[in-house]
Amino acid sequence: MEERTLFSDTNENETPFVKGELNRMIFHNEAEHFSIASIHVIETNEDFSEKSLVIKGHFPPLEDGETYYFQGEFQEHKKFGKQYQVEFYQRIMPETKDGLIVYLSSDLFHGIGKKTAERIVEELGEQAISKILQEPEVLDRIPKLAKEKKQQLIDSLKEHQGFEHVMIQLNKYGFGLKLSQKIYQAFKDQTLAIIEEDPYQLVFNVEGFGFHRADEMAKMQELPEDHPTRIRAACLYILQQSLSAGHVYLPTKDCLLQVDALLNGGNKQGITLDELSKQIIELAEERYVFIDEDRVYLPSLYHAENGFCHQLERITENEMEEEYTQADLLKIIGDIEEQETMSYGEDQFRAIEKALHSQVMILTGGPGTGKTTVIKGIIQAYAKLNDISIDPGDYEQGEPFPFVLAAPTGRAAKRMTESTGLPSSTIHRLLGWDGHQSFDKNQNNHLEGKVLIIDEFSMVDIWLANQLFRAIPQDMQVLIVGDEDQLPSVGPGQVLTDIIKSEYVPSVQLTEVYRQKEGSRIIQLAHEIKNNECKASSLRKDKDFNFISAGEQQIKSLVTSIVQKAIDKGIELKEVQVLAPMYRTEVGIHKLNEEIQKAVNPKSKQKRDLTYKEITYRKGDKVIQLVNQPEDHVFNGDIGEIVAIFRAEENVDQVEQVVVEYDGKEVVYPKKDLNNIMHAYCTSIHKSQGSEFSVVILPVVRGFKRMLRKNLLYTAITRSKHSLIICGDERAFLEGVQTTDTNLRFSALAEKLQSEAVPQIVEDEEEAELSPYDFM
Ligand SMILES: Nc1ncnc2c1ncn2[C@@H]1O[C@H](COP(=O)(O)OP(=O)(O)OP(=O)(O)O)[C@@H](O)[C@H]1O
Repeated sequence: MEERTLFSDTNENETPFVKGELNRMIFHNEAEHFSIASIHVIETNEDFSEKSLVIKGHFPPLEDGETYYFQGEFQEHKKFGKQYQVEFYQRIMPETKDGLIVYLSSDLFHGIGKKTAERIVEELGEQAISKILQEPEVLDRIPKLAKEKKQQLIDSLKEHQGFEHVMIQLNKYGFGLKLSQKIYQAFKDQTLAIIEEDPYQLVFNVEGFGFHRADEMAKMQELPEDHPTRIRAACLYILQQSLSAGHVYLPTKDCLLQVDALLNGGNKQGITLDELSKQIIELAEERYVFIDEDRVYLPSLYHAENGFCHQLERITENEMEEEYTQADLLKIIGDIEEQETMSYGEDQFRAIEKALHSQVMILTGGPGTGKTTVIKGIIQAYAKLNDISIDPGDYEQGEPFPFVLAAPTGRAAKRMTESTGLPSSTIHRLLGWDGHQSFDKNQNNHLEGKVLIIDEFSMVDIWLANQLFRAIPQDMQVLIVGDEDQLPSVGPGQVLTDIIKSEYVPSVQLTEVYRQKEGSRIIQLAHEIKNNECKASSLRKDKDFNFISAGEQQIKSLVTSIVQKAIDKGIELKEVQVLAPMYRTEVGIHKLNEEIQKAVNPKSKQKRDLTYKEITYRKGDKVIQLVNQPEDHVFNGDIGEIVAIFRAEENVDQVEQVVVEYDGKEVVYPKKDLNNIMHAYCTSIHKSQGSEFSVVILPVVRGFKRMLRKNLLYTAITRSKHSLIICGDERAFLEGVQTTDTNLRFSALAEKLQSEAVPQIVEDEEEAELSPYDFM
């Protein structure tokens, strides 16, 4: 469908139209160029008086804060009601003055809110930017503009000089401010020339720029369909897409066939496979991809996989100094058992012994098998054998503490601290991540300490594994702890499974369940699922477990009433967690959040609220952070509570704000950043990885069927410490736990570790190819 830019002189009143702004994208299929979105209706001459409208049709993802004009017709959808089928769409170009206000109040100009931007444009007019640059004193005429803000504004305007011109041109192609900024950052003053000559460069150089968009631009430019950069961009795009399925590479043949399908779409007369292969090879020669045997990699993943193999080899090559005698070991472990008044199981003893003798070891096991007990045993035994203290207080400032504990998420790190009594941190913090591409700890600046223990390793993807291992000094012993039956990492790879499979380092699996002895049905159920032994009788009621059969229509009220009951019993809201596998069904995460909020934190005169994109945030709401925000020390998956809401006139930034408290630290979100959080009464099972809660409530209905897999349900139920309530359809649950995830991930790690020659890396090259990695 054609997109044109609309200037404000368009005569819109003749034909029926709807003008609106994005509430949220509901669906977008890049290949089909098909979207469904919910919009906030600003104006329409159709017979429609509601504020929100669901539109669908062939248009690109709509951008936040931009206004669009649509023509089409209303349709009645059987299930979802009234919808607008879009036939034609346009982005409305702001008038110059409005555009200038949007530009000045954008993220480029720190501390300039909308009101200040309006004042500047009101006072200085459309030529405001050139006036300020020529004579900065004109800013003295703007009321309420602090001196340091003035200087900041002048500096930023100088820095971004030229961008406003590019931005207005890019608007022609329908790009919003954010995307324009990204494009401009990649090409600077070459931006417009590059876009006109070869729009496919955007796929190569602008993160997240899809192939289809570039293709549409190329059509406008009338570039031929077999243009070499079109083929190369298609290949890169296919590889980038494969990341979301967790692949580290694609087999060459798969890659070729997918590129063929994308470009030729079944047309046998299209570009030949020979031509496609030739371009992929050229892409490899230019190092935009790497071909290794019959695999095609994106550079960052090729270097991460090879780098990790190399680092693991480097560390395991170390000749360990300490060799403890069997007699010493027996005595010391005996002392610990006496001190703790317990005796280790056979596997546990073997795990402690092996860990002490191994440079790198893997410890696996389901819940309650004693992983934490063994970790504590290893720490105590190491300390006794080497005559060192495990009290951090005994170490001078600057003297490294020998035990370094880390986990992929903040909550998992916190749990490690609670169970061991020792300091622990997230892997990112341990490595001194700067929030962008660099890590303070790396191959040139190693971690300090003697023993590194990393828990929840199943969550670590190949990028992070490589970053972590390059920072480990050769004489540091490493204990990798995890449960391979849980969901794999969100990012690419299956590092834990692959290392175990390769047998490159020793691993000990704990199988005996100890907590079961305390009568936990949750733990038994977990092990029955793990061993494929879960049956209807496994779901019988017990003191910490209940399966409540319910139809799909009852789920929302049932789940809500269980949450309410738990709270009434005095359990803290943050310890009661509803987990669901899908966001957008009638009983999905969004709907459950709405319903639970109504019950546990309802509208009230005493509590302020703020609505953003159809969602009402209220003081007292439980919320979850959705992205990493290292500058505020808050990370993807952190759960907090809204403690205040400020109106625009109440703060210096002059924007509405929501303040969320995460474990004692407060983070302020201006309204436009509320995309970074969502309600957390119910969260996805994926987001709950690495966390535990007192009470877990898990709705399982037929409608979730395509998501219900053994590893997903296993991950969900093992999040609960004291009570697990599953509600819904028993058959759906039992079928789910019997369904193994068949979505194999392409990863060559195990094979590379098993091969004679572990890949070598060129350090400089690796440095140059680090991924712009946002850790999802
Ligand atoms: N050898 C043992 N003898 C008696 N009790 C044990 C033994 N090993 C572990 N336990 C007990 O079993 C329970 C579970 O152990 P632990 O917390 O170490 O397991 P875990 O694998 O870390 O479990 P999770 O992953 O669920 O936290 C604890 O209460 C622990 O004290």
